Amino acid sequence: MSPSSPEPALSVHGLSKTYGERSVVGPLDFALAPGTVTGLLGGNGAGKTTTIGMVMGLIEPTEGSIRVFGRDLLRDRYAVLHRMNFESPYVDLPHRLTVRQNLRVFGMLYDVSDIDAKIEELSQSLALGEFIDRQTGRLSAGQKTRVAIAKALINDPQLLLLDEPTASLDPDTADWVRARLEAHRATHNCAILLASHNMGEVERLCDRVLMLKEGVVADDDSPADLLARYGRANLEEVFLDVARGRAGAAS
Ligand SMILES: Nc1ncnc2c1ncn2[C@@H]1O[C@H](COP(=O)(O)OP(=O)(O)OP(=O)(O)O)[C@@H](O)[C@H]1O
Repeated sequence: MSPSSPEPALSVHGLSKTYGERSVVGPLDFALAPGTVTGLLGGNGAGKTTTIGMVMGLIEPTEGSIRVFGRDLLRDRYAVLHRMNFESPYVDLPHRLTVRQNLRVFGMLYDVSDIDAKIEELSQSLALGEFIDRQTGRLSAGQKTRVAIAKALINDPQLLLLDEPTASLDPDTADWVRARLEAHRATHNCAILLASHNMGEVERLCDRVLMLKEGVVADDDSPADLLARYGRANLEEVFLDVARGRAGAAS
């Protein structure tokens, strides 16, 4: 990294996960610049959730290092946890608490200064008002997703990890949730790592795409350069080329 380039929001080196004899991720090496959105693409089982799980601290890496704003996440996590957050369909919020109570708990965990004002702001921007005092376990899948995104934004993170954030949303809701994420990126110079199967979403949001295949990066470029290099009209076709082993030109 040159002296003038900003410190990466996230960098991973030699990151890998092995279950028994089977390597499912890595070794991975990549860095995310502040304020950029990077798509993590790959077929079922390619290693997206495992990668995000390791960065979130939910899955212990077999080898490698993870640095967030220059701090070693595995050794020094409390120095940076307040600057990051995540949304994942695999992590449920307590069912018996209301949405407001859940957001309050997370607001306290992250030491948010004016929790009520923050919850009100998130309630407005993610349209939670209708069910904010309902038990979280009684929400529909799409409502739960909006609550999970509110939880992910509660501490104004500068690094956000999103695992298929719009998978259970209808097209209209998905569209304004994407706009909300774009606004968050712009106002907080937030780096986002986004695992998604929605190629339209990736084309719209991402500056860069990491294509994972069998746990390793098979390609890494901007959406525009991937389209040009593979000679394709959309990312879905590029995805199929990578998945089926048709290499992009000039890679
Ligand atoms: N606890 C585990 N023990 C053994 N293998 C696992 C475990 N967790 C995940 N795997 C395997 O690791 C591989 C990567 O899984 P992962 O969930 O990261 O893929 P993914 O890219 O997120 O897939 P999808 O798009 O289907 O969500 C898969 O082959 C999966 O079966």
